[in-house]
Amino acid sequence: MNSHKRPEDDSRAVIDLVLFGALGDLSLRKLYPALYHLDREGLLHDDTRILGLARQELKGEGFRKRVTDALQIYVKASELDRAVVKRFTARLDYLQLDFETAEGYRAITEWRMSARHETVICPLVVYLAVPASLYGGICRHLQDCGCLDELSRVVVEKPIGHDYETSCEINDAIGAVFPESRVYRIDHYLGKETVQNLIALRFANPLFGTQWNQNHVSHVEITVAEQVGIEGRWGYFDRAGQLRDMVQNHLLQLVCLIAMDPPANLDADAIRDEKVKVLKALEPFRENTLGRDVVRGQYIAGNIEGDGVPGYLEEEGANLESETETFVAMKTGVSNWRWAGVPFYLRTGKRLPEKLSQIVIHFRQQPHYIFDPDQRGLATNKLIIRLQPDEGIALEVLTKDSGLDRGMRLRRGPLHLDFGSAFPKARIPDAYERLLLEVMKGRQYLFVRRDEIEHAWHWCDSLIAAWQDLGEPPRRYPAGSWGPVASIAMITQDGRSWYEDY
Ligand SMILES: NC(=O)C1=CN([C@@H]2O[C@H](COP(=O)(O)OP(=O)(O)OC[C@H]3O[C@@H](n4cnc5c(N)ncnc54)[C@H](OP(=O)(O)O)[C@@H]3O)[C@@H](O)[C@H]2O)C=CC1
Ligand SMILES: O=C1O[C@H](COP(=O)(O)O)[C@@H](O)[C@H](O)[C@H]1O
Repeated sequence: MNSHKRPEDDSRAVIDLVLFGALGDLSLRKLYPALYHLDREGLLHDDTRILGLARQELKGEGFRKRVTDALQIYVKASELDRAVVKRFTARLDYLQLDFETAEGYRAITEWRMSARHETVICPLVVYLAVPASLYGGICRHLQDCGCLDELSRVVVEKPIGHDYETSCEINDAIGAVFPESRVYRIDHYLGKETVQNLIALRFANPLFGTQWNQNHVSHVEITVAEQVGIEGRWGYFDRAGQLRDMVQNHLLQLVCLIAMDPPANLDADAIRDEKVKVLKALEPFRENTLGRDVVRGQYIAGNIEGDGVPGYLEEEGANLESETETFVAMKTGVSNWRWAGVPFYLRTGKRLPEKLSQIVIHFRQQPHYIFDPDQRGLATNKLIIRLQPDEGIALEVLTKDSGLDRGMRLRRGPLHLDFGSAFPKARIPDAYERLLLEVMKGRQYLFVRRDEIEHAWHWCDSLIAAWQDLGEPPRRYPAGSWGPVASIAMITQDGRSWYEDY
């Protein structure tokens, strides 16, 4: 395993990674490909080892074969290097375990000792790729069997709970074993390249730093559109809905990164303290404006890219009575000095025409307008931050239309930074690669602190309670459309429209 040793090897942390749920969807689709890429980039220490845990009876060889098969499916063929696959899979071992019974956990310590043939001194990273209902029990069993020490970390997936109360129960159970400084709560949006770029964009560029407030910004739009439906996850999704599945975590994290004040430095708590202030300042929904400011939708059968797709109630396992939302659009705001009076329009949905995640910052018009009155509506700047696909940042500016007969007509055009063409050699890593690397390094700034989760739940819970009081079913929208017509009306009633230069 020494062939890929590089001079900076010593800066990479050795860890023992113990992966609960090692044969689950997340592990196969996201975690092994991410770990493979880290290995390929030389970012896994030679001595880092991985133990997969699941309840299926399997030998180590069979497990390595399952992981190799997954890599063949989920890693691009052009990025699949046989030598790296061999090196990576050689790090893997497997242990059959029922996570709910204490017996068997001792085998984890035995594995650590046998894998190292000496006293274990590297940190143990426990990754819980299992339903959150198991988090507390697993942590307790790990503690009881003596696996943990003051270096051990735990990584947990979303969703943490179903509401504020259940999230507290889960966090209490984790917190009884691991201090907050060693809990890594994943929100994979925080690992996306352009999401991190928001911090660089806002705080490294004086041009934006000085304009980033209610004096200069008229409104903010965040769209997270998904083309996929619920992908066979009816059981989970129908209980959650799009608000809990996407807004409570990913969209609110984006709102935080857009709206937060500059942190004093890049330390995890400096950033997280500022994010919490935003969550605390989110405008509550009022009963009398709820119907106007929030739109819930559910997709019916339709067409996406020419192919017919079923409606939500026709998905496998569907309950025909379900009133769960697969789309939500809302107008909200952040009640503080920086953002007073600036609407934040959010929308996210499944089975929309394309996969698209973008943030658009709309700047105000100049205080005095001197050009063609017919073009007045054109005269604003927009900053478009594209998270996926085609990661990049564009600033829409106005210039003079060219041509002798055009006078001082204005023309809208982009100043465009397309990451793919500006940095052609740089592969944009998947969010999980970045997040796993940060866990290994013991850095928490891309992970969500307990109080962030709890404030986000508070806000969502109040909205869900208001929906329940209102008792209205979701509005239907055909798969392949941009959601219920009411979501367009929600923004046009303010004299604005969703940014449409897709
Ligand atoms: N999949 C995804 O894209 C995403 C997942 N997540 C979160 O990640 C976590 C894992 O999700 P996902 O991989 O989709 O779930 P899966 O159900 O596909 O995987 C969970 C795995 O845990 C195993 N497991 C469950 N209970 C036990 C037990 N008592 N003993 C031993 N093994 C057990 C299951 O084994 P068996 O197959 O034998 O039941 C399964 O292999 C969840 O918290 C989810 O919310 C978050 C974001 C995205
Ligand atoms: O967490 C989740 O995210 C995915 C969307 O993630 P993306 O990186 O593909 O944008 C979503 O489909 C899923 O329902 C949700 O649980």
